[in-house]
Amino acid sequence: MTLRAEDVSWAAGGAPIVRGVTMRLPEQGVLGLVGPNGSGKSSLLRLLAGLRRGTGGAIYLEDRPIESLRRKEIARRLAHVEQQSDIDISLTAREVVALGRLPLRGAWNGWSTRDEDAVASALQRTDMIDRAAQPWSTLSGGERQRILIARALAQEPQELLLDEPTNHLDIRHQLDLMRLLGNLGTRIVVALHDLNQAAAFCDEIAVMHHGQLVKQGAPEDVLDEELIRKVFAVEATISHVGCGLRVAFF
Ligand SMILES: Nc1ncnc2c1ncn2[C@@H]1O[C@H](COP(=O)(O)OP(=O)(O)OP(=O)(O)O)[C@@H](O)[C@H]1O
Repeated sequence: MTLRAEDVSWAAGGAPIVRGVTMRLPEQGVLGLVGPNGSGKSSLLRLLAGLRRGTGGAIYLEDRPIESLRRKEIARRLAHVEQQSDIDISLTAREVVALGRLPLRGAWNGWSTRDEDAVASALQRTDMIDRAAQPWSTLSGGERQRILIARALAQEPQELLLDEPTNHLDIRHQLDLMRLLGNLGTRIVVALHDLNQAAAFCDEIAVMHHGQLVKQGAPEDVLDEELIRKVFAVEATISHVGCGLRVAFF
């Protein structure tokens, strides 16, 4: 078992935000975290990334409580791409991606061919190689998003946590990204709003509602009309298309 949440809770200003979540990541593949606005997806991702200390329960990375690990130890294993980034520096796109290599380098090690290759590959896979020399501050919202994903890929993590990574992306780059995630061979947790994308690209789906994890499993076992009505307060019909699911809302 690698990264897992055991009965983890987190409260802010006396209000419970994440409530008793026990979650395991699939051994390999993509776990889609879905739920309405404010259901606790980002908060849970921050807990899983060790950025927040829970008010109850624990997060374990390789059976060690994440709070007992140093930041660099966590970063050697796990990358986290948040919804917003406050990078406000005069770096190029490529230099931002290269920051992903920092946790992997010893104090006395210089920049290596391996670092160079990892950065180039990350830029390639996010379709950002042509923008590598452009200043970060001049990139569009979608390009910045892809650079942050590239920085996480350059980190070569075993666990990758992504908070609504498709947010600013056009449809082609959304689909490219979801396919890329499926092919990485890394354990991934990705918060998504699009239930059809979650059903099409995720090996498992976990549904958050009012801070609780209400269901986790294969998309066809999790998504049904009753759950969608209860959690998202909308009417939907589910049809089976080929070997996948399609959710239509009305
Ligand atoms: N530091 C904080 N202090 C007070 N309330 C907070 C704090 N962080 C989050 N919350 C509240 O906790 C709830 C869950 O927030 P969170 O960002 O985890 O939800 P989410 O499921 O990711 O939502 P969205 O889909 O809108 O991104 C929200 O109601 C939010 O306002």
